[in-house]
Amino acid sequence: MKGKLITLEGIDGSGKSTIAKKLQENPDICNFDPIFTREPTRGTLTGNAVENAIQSETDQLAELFLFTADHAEHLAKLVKPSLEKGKTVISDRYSDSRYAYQGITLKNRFENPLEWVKNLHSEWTVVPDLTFLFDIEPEIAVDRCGKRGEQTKFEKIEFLKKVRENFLSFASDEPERFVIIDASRSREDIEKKVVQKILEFIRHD
Ligand SMILES: Nc1ncnc2c1ncn2[C@@H]1O[C@H](COP(=O)(O)OP(=O)(O)OP(=O)(O)O)[C@@H](O)[C@H]1O
Ligand SMILES: Cc1cn([C@H]2C[C@H](O)[C@@H](COP(=O)(O)O)O2)c(=O)[nH]c1=O
Repeated sequence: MKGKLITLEGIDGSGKSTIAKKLQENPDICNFDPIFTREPTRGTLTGNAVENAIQSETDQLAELFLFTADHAEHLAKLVKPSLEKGKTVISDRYSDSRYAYQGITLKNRFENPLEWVKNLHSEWTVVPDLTFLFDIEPEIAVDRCGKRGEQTKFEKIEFLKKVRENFLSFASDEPERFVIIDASRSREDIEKKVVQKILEFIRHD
């Protein structure tokens, strides 16, 4: 595959979508005409199923399969065809979210849920070329989300602490893929750092 896949990851409220939006408006980024996308996908059969699942008490294993089905659909319909055309794809959340979140939600179902979820993907997913980890204390992220956070089941401090640990362990295992962003900084600082890294990455290639 000729194009490059860049992902934005981090706990709920870490500021990924805010920066994804800023990237879409940034002239240096727009210059190479990337495809912006996200997981869960929006307005698709699988994305709608995920949306319903995360707003209810769905079985955690069923939820994993819905997220994974959405990933398969996302790969088949958008990510792979775009990469094959040589496009850069920038995704707000991707498979590391599954490893980090479902690696925790499934802790009572498997001896090593993280490995189980990774193995489920290993034969068919596309591993990102570059991943930004928006790292932040869950207390700050939840506070930023305010009332919005009170409505979703994942936006709980104790849960997000474990998810954050998972993300940090991925970054430490694959330092060549991950760039850790201090997401407690201002939007402007973060945008500058992310844009600079993306441009370095694209030009270096
Ligand atoms: N650097 C920042 N400083 C202060 N507030 C911020 C910053 N970045 C984002 N916010 C605010 O924090 C809240 C969460 O941001 P955002 O929706 O971008 O996070 P997210 O990581 O995409 O969350 P989720 O994964 O839950 O969708 C929003 O109200 C946003 O305006
Ligand atoms: C892709 C993915 C997401 N999640 C969680 C993370 C969030 O709490 C919600 C929805 O994501 P959004 O960015 O807030 O819209 O779902 C997950 O648990 N597993 C995943 O694979």
